[in-house]
Amino acid sequence: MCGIIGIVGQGPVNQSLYDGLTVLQHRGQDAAGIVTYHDGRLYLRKGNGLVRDVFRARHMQELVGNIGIGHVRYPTAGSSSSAEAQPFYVNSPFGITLGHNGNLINTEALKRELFLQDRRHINTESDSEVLLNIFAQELLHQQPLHLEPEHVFNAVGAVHRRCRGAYGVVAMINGHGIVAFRDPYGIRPVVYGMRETAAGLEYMVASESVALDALGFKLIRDLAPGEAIYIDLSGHLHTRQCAEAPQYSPCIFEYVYFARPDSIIDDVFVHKARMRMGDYLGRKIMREWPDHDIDVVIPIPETSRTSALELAMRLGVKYREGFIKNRYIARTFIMPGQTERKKSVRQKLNPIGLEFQGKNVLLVDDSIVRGTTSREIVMMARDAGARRVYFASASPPVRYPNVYGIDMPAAHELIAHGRTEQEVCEAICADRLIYQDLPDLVRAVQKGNPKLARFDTAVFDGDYVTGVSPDYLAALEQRRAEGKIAVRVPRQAHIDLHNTV
Ligand SMILES: O=P(O)(O)OC[C@H]1O[C@H](OP(=O)(O)OP(=O)(O)O)[C@H](O)[C@@H]1O
Ligand SMILES: NC(=O)CC[C@H](N)C(=O)O
Ligand SMILES: [Mg+2]
Repeated sequence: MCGIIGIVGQGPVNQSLYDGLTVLQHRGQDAAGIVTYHDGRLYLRKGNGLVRDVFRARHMQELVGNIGIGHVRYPTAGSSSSAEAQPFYVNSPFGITLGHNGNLINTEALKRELFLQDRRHINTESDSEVLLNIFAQELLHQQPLHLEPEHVFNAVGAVHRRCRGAYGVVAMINGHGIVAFRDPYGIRPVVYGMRETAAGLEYMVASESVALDALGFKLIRDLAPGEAIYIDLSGHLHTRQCAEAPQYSPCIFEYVYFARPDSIIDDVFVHKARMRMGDYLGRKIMREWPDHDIDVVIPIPETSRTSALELAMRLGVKYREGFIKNRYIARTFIMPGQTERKKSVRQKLNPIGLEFQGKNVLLVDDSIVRGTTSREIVMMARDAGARRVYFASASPPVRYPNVYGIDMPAAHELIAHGRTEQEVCEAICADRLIYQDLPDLVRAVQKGNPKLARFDTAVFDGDYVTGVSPDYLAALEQRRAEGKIAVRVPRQAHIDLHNTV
C-alpha cells in the first residue's frame, strides 16, 4: 500500500509535500520521493528509507516550485531497489512524473505491448513504470499541441481500458498541471481538498484525508471509481468520469489495517468502522461463548486498539494496554522480508507483566496474516505469566493472496491458507481463537456508507473484483517462491537510472 500526494499551490509546495508524506508514512516505509515543477524544469528527489531519511535540508532547498507530487512506497512488484522508488519519470509527451498506489495484474502483457507497438523501454520490474508509460502513450495519441483537460481525460479513459488491477494515481504533466485518478473499481482510495491562502486557492490530492487535515486543507470529497481530476497550473480544477462501467468496490483491508483511523475513506470514518468491528466481534463471542472466562482484553498495538476497546465494552470485561509499543519501530507487516518482520515484533512490543500474571487474557488484533505477530505475541503473553491466552481477530481468516497493492501474492505465506480455524489456533499456540465473520466485517464498514454495495474482500473469500485467473495466481506463487516479487535488495547495492543526490 503506497501513499500518494499532489499539491497545486500558490507558493512553494516542498514543505507541504514533505509534511503530507510523513502523515502517509504508515502506507509505505520503504522508499519516498517528491518531484516539483518550476519554470519549465522538474526537480526530483527519491530514495530508500522513511521520509525523514530521504530528504535532507539540501534536497528540500532544491525542490523548488509551487506544484509537485510525492509518494511513499511499500513494494508489491519488482524489488525494494531505489530505482523503483517513485515518482517515475518519462520525458514524452511534455515530461510526466507519476506516483501509483496499487498493483496491475496485466503488467507483462502491457509491457510487451509497449515494446511491440510503441517502442517504449521499461527499465524496471515495477508495474508503476508500465502504468506511467501507458498513460504517456495515450496522452501522446491525443496529439495535443496545447494540452486541454479533454486530452488528459481521454488518456485516463484509455488507461482504464488497457490496465487491469488497482490504481490510485497522481501524475504531474510538466508545464501543465496535476492529474489524479482511481481505477474503475475504486479499489485504492484518493481524496482531494482545498486550502484558502492570502494568495488564492490551493488544491491537494492524497491517498487519505488525514494528509489534508494535517496541512489545513478542507476535504472536498473522494474521487469516484474511474473518475479523474485535473488541476492546471493556474489552479483551475476539472473532474470527469473516465470509465465506461465504474463499480464501487473499495478494498476492505484499508478499513481493517492500512488506513489511519483518523481518515475518512469513501465517506466512512475508519475509526468508526473499526469500532463496529470490535462491537460485532464482541457480540459473536457473547453468542458462541456466553460462559467465557476472559479476565482482561488486551489489544496488540497499534491498529487493533480501536476495535479491542469496543470489544471489551461489549463483553463487559476490563480493557488493559498490556503491551507497550516502542514508538521508534515502524509497522511490521509492511516491512519487506520475513526475517526483518519477525525480529521487529519482539523489538516493538513488550508486555507489562502484572496485566498477564495468573489471568485469562483475550489478545485482540485487527488481522492475522502470516501469523508473525500472533505467534510471537501469544508466546510473550505466556512468558509474562498468563494462565490462558485467547486470541480474537477483528477480520476473518486471510486465506487468499492479494493482487491489488498489498504484498501477499502467495497463498502459502498465509497462516490460514489451507488451515481450519482450529488449526490456526494450534499454529499460533492459543487456547482459543475467534475470528470475525465476513458478513459482520462488511456490515461494520458499510454501516458508515450504505451506498457502498460491494467491497474487494478477495483476501477473505477469493472473490477478486477485477477477475483473476487461476493461472495468474499460480504464476505469482511461482515467482514469489523464486524470490522475484517485492524482493529485498540490499540498500546501496544497485545502480539506478535517474536520481538526484
Ligand atoms: O499476521 P501478521 O503477518 O503478523 O500480520 C498482521 C499484523 O501486522 C499488522 O501490524 P503492524 O505491526 O504492521 O502495524 P500496527 O502497528 O499498525 O498494528 C497488523 O496490525 C497485525 O498486527
Ligand atoms: N503498495 C503499492 O501500492 C505498490 C505500488 C507499486 N505496485 C510498487 O510496487 O511500487
Ligand atoms: Mg498490528
